[in-house]
Amino acid sequence: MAGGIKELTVDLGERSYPILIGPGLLARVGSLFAERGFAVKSPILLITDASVEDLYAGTVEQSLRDKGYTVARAVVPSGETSKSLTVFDDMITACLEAGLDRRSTVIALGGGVVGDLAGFVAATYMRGVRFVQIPTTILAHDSSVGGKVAVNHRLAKNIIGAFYQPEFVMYDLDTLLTLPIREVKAGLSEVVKHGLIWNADFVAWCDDNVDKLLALDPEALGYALYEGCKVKAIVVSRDERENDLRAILNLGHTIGHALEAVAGYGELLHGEAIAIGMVGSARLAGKFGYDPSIEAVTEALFRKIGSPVRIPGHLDVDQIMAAMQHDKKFMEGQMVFVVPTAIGAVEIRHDVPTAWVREIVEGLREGN
Ligand SMILES: NC(=O)c1ccc[n+]([C@@H]2O[C@H](COP(=O)([O-])OP(=O)(O)OC[C@H]3O[C@@H](n4cnc5c(N)ncnc54)[C@H](O)[C@@H]3O)[C@@H](O)[C@H]2O)c1
Ligand SMILES: O=C(O)C(=O)C[C@@H](O)[C@H](O)[C@H](O)COP(=O)(O)O
Ligand SMILES: [Zn+2]
Repeated sequence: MAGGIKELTVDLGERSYPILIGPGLLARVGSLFAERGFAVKSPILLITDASVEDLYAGTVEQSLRDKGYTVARAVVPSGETSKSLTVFDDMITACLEAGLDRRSTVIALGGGVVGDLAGFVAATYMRGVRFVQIPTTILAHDSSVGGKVAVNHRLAKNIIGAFYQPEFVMYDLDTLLTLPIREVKAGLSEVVKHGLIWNADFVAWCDDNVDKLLALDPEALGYALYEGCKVKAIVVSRDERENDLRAILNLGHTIGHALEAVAGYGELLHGEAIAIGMVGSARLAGKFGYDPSIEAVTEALFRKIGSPVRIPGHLDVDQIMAAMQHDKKFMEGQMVFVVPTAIGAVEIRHDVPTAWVREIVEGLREGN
């Protein structure tokens, strides 16, 4: 594609799909639908949230209508609490009211919350309709790629879900310019994660370019998101359903997801929780005898970004330990952790002593 648009592919045979990254894409959604043969006679449901609606829903809908499509809009409250069965039910009602049929498409326009929710709607409505991701947060470079879709349960993150791939991902970098700074910082956690698991040079680049990234410098942001999506696309292409390799994308999430659930969804942003979790995993690396500088480098980078690196002191350690038992990697009574072995490399450990994890959680609590 022309116009400074970069393209990556998630290689899944017949279900392969492109990730388009660049400026000015929202206004091209309709053309892309037409080029890709999306049915004109079947209505589309655009799912978005209250903040994104005002900013970007109109452009996307107009672009689709210009090509003859019928689009209905469903708006959910902004934030993590919308990843619930209640809101899911509202979205199924919206599908029915808009008259979606088996050739219809659900579009997710927003961050990871909207993407995960809308994807689960697309996966389940009539046992599956077409699905397109239009991410609008930095964090959503991760969530829009790879087909993990889900809603939360009070006790566990993402515990009700499916693997359901989109047909394309259209990442309009212009939309990121309206992000609040807290969301920018939180989104950078997953960017850094992709470096920490795969590419030491990219971690060094992130470290050198924190100021530019925080200032939403278009060139730096475009590069960082392309590199992040590239790692994600490679990993998902090799192991779509997390039989082995894909678990590395979960670096920092064993602790992070537990913190989100225990704090109450939305208190700690996902990116904030996993920044803390990644510091915890780096500390675990030290326990296994890997270079202690892994923890220092990881923590220093998150501090430079301005992400939290300590567990809020009011969270209860027993509750955090209990919540970790609902992690999807937990198996046969054993916690499973993604552990860095160096900057840019990780291994999956099934032999982590619970006592070590408790010690790390206690040690990372504010005030300790
Ligand atoms: N499926 C996956 O593989 C995957 C990967 C990573 C994270 N996730 C999930 O993603 C979720 C977090 O996603 P998120 O951080 O994008 O949160 P989010 O979707 O809640 O978006 C963050 C906030 O920014 C606002 N917003 C979104 N785009 C905006 C824009 N362009 N301008 C101004 N405001 C904007 C939203 O209204 C919201 O308040 C979590 O639920 C997490 O579990 C899923
Ligand atoms: O795509 C993956 O695989 C990931 O683990 C990416 C994570 O960043 C993301 O938060 C994912 O939703 C977590 O998956 P879960 O299986 O632990 O719920
Ligand atoms: Zn994540």
